[in-house]
Amino acid sequence: MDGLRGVNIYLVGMMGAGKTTVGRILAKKLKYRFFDTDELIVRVTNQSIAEIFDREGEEAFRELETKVLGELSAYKNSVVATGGGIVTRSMNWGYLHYGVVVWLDVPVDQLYDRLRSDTARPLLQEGEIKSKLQSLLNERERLYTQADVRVCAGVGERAEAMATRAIEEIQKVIKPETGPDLN
Ligand SMILES: Nc1ncnc2c1ncn2[C@@H]1O[C@H](COP(=O)(O)OP(=O)(O)OP(=O)(O)O)[C@@H](O)[C@H]1O
Ligand SMILES: O=C(O)C1=C[C@@H](O)[C@@H](O)[C@H](O)C1
Ligand SMILES: [Mg+2]
Repeated sequence: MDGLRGVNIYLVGMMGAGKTTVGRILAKKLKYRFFDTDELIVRVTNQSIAEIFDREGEEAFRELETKVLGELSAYKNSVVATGGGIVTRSMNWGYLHYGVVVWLDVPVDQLYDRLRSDTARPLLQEGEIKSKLQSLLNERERLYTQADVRVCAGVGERAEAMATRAIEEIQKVIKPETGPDLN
């Protein structure tokens, strides 16, 4: 993976976009390590994300998220699935842009189908889920567009296919002379 010069691949996008699911597959395909900022936060705090939001508030969660992201920037050859809100802190972009940032862009209707019965995501527990997703997307879309690569989900497109397309799109933004041998 010389072309990527060992940098990490960061997956960003809305809750339910498939960052964790596609990220695992992508890491396997590239023979990269896989990390998930949400999972690492749960592991280091020994609390669920809902508990952290509940007991310490969203800002405390965001602090942890920045800390974990900073620590991951010391790693190489890793796929990192981030939390949906990681793009909202400008200092996080300093870390994200060490690597290649991939936006999994999934329509709200599909996100809603996946998350309609979700109980683990604190930001979706108040109000109507679909309008909450839409208003979060309205707030964040211009931030997600700062990604290096955008992978728009097709209708019913499986995670495996999205991972394959992510690799194709990453190849396009890597200079040919330094491009990774992804085949
Ligand atoms: N391409 C896909 N097609 C159908 N279902 C999917 C797809 N990708 C992910 N899912 C399902 O959608 C749900 C959310 O996926 P996942 O947890 O990977 O999203 P996420 O982007 O990591 O969300 P979060 O930001 O909350 O961590 C899971 O149940 C997962 O199995
Ligand atoms: O979109 C968000 O702000 C979040 C997404 C999840 O990945 C978690 O990081 C948490 O539930 C917050
Ligand atoms: Mg996730």
